[in-house]
Amino acid sequence: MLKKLRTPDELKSFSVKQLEVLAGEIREKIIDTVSRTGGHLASSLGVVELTIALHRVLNTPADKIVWDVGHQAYAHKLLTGRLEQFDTLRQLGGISGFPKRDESPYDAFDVGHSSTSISAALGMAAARDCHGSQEKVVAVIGDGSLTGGMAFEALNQAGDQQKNLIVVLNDNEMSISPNVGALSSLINRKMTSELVVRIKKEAENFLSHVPRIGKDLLKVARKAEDSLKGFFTPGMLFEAFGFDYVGPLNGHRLETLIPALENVANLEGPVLVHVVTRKGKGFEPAERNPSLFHGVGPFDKATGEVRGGKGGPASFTGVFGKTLTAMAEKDERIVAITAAMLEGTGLKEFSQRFPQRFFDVGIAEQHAVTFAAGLACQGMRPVVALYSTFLQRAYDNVVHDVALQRLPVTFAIDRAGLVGADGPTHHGVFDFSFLRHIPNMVVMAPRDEIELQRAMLTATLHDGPVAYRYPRGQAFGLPLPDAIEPFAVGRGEKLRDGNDAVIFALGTVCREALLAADMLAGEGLSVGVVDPRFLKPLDKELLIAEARRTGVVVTVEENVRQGGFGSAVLEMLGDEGIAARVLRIGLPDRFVEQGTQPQLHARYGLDAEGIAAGVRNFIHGQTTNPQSRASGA
Ligand SMILES: Cc1ncc(C[n+]2csc(CCOP(=O)(O)OP(=O)(O)O)c2C)c(N)n1
Ligand SMILES: CC(=O)[C@@H](O)[C@H](O)COP(=O)(O)O
Ligand SMILES: [Mg+2]
Repeated sequence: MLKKLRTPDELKSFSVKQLEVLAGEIREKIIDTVSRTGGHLASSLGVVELTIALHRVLNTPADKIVWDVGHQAYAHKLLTGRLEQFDTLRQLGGISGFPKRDESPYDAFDVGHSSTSISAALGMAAARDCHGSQEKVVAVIGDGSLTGGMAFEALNQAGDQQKNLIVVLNDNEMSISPNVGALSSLINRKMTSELVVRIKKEAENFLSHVPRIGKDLLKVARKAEDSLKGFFTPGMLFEAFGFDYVGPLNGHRLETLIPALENVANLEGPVLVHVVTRKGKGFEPAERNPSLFHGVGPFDKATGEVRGGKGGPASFTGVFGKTLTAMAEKDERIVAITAAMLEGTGLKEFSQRFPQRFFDVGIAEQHAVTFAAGLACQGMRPVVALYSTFLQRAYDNVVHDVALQRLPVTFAIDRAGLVGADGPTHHGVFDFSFLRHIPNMVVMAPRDEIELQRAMLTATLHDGPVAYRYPRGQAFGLPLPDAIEPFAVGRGEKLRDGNDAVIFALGTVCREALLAADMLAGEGLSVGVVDPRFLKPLDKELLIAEARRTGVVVTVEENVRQGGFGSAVLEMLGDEGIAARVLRIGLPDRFVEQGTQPQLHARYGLDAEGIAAGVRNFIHGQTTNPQSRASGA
C-alpha cells in the first residue's frame, strides 16, 4: 500500500482497516531503514497513526502541519513522496532527518530545535488571515517540547488572538529521558502527593471564598474521582490560555482518532488536542527503552542490539561526566545542570551520585543559564552542560545574567563542531563567534581528553564565567593522569617547531594539524604547531612571537571563519602591527550539510590532508584555502 501511495490525499479513500495495514508497513519501513542509518526511531514510531490521521483529515500541503523538533516526522516523509529516498535518510546528500522546506512542499517549517511549532504555526495562521485564505494550520508538539518557554509565549498570544489554530499535544510522558517538571505531572495526571496536597489546600481555600457558589463547587470538587486529583485536568491549563481542549485521545486508535480530528478541524478559534501515544510503539526494544532508541545508531532489528555501542575509547562526553562527578566529590559547591539532555551530556552518573546537586530543567536552555546565575550568586559553582547548538538559545542570558555580573558559571559546551547526521540544525559551529566578544568570558577548547580535564579544573578555580567546548564522539583513548593540573589562564603551548609556517590549531583539530605537519615534513616543509588552548584571552606573547618568527600563520578551527578564532588572531596581529601572512582554515559562511563527521571534515579541509593542502598551497603563495573555496567560503 505504501508503495502505491502517490499523495497523502489518497488516504481519504482508504478504510480504517486499510489505514491500519498502512501503519504497519510504515513502521516496518522506518525500523528497517533506521536499523541501518540510525536516527530518531522511538519518536517517529510513536506518531505513525497520528500522522496518518492528520494527513487523512487535512488537505496538505495547502493545510500546514508544523512538527515540533521534527525528529518524529519519518512517517510524514514516507506519506509525502519520499519513500524512494528514504534509504538515504541522514546520509551525505540524502534526505534530512528533519522537515525541510527545500526538500518537500509538505514540510511547512524547517526545524530541529524544540518548542518552535506553536509560534511558527500562529505566524502562518496570522498570515492566512491577512491573505484572507482558508487553510488550516496544525502544530504538533510533544510533552517534552512543551516544557520550553517559547511554547508558552506562543500559547499566550494564540489564546489572546483567538485565531483558528490547532495544537496537537503528543503526550508520551517522555522527553529523551522521562519528562520532568510540574507541568508534565499535570499533563500526565500523575501529580506527586505533595503537589496534590498543596493544590488541594490552595483550591479549597479559594473555592470556600467564592461568593454564593463556592461551597457547592467545593462539594463537587471533593466528590470528584480521586478527590481533587481528578478535579484538576490538563484541560484546565489550556482553557485558561483561551484554548478549547479536546482529549485525552488514544493516539493509536485510528477509528476514534480520525473522527475526533475531523470534528476539531471544524472548530473555530484555537484548539488543543491532547493525544496520548507510546514512544517506540510497535518495536518492543524501543517501547522498553525509549531513551536508548530516541536517537539511535545502527542496530540489529531482530534483537534490538545497538551496533558498535561497546568498546573503543570513551567519548568526550563520558570523560566530562566522570571527571565532573569526581570533582564534585571534592568540591561541594559544584552543581550540574542539564536542559533535558541527561544522557546526552553524560550527567547520568552525576545525577545518581548527587541527586540534590543535579538539576534537569527541561528543554529550557535560557532558564538553565539564568538559574545557574542565581546559584552562582549564592556561592555555588554551577556547571551548565549544553550542546553548542542549544546554547545559541541562551545567548542573552550568558551576556546579561552571567558575564555582566562576572558570575562563576561554567559552560560545558558539548557537541561543538560538526556533529554529523543531524546536520545544519545541530552543528555547533558558532560558539567561538558568539562567545569571544563577551567581556569577562574565558573560553577554552581542549585538544584532547587530558586537556579537557585540565580545562574543567581551570574553570572551577577561576572566579568568573568560563566556557570550554568539546566535540561529539569518541575521544582519543589517551590514558588519563591521576592528578589533574590546571592551566594558567591565557597560556597556550607550542607543540612543534617549524620555520616555513606555523599552525595555530584550537581544539581537537590540533591533532590533525600535528599530522599535517608530519606530512609536510615528509615533503621538506618545516611547519610548527601551536595549541593556543584559549580563544579568550589569547596567549598574545606566544602567538605573536611565532607569527613574527615565521611570518606565515595558518589558523585552524572547527567553527565558522566569521568572527571565530582566526578572526581573533587577525585582530590581534592588526592591533599589534605585526606583518604576517595569515590563512584561516575553518567553516564557510553558509550552513553545513549533514554527513558523517569524517566526511564533513574531509569536505571542509579540516582533516590532516586538508590542513596539509591548505598550508602547502599557502606557503607556495596561494592566498586562500582551496578546500574552503570549493565549499563556498
Ligand atoms: C532547544 C532544544 N533543546 C534540546 C533539544 C534536544 N531534544 C530533541 S527531542 C527532545 C525531547 C523532545 O521530547 P518530546 O517533545 O516529548 O518528543 P518525543 O521525542 O517524546 O516524541 C530533546 C530534549 C532540542 N531539539 N532543542
Ligand atoms: C532531535 C535532537 O535534538 C536530539 O535528539 C539530538 O539529535 C541528539 O543528538 P545526539 O545524538 O548527539 O545526542
Ligand atoms: Mg514526549
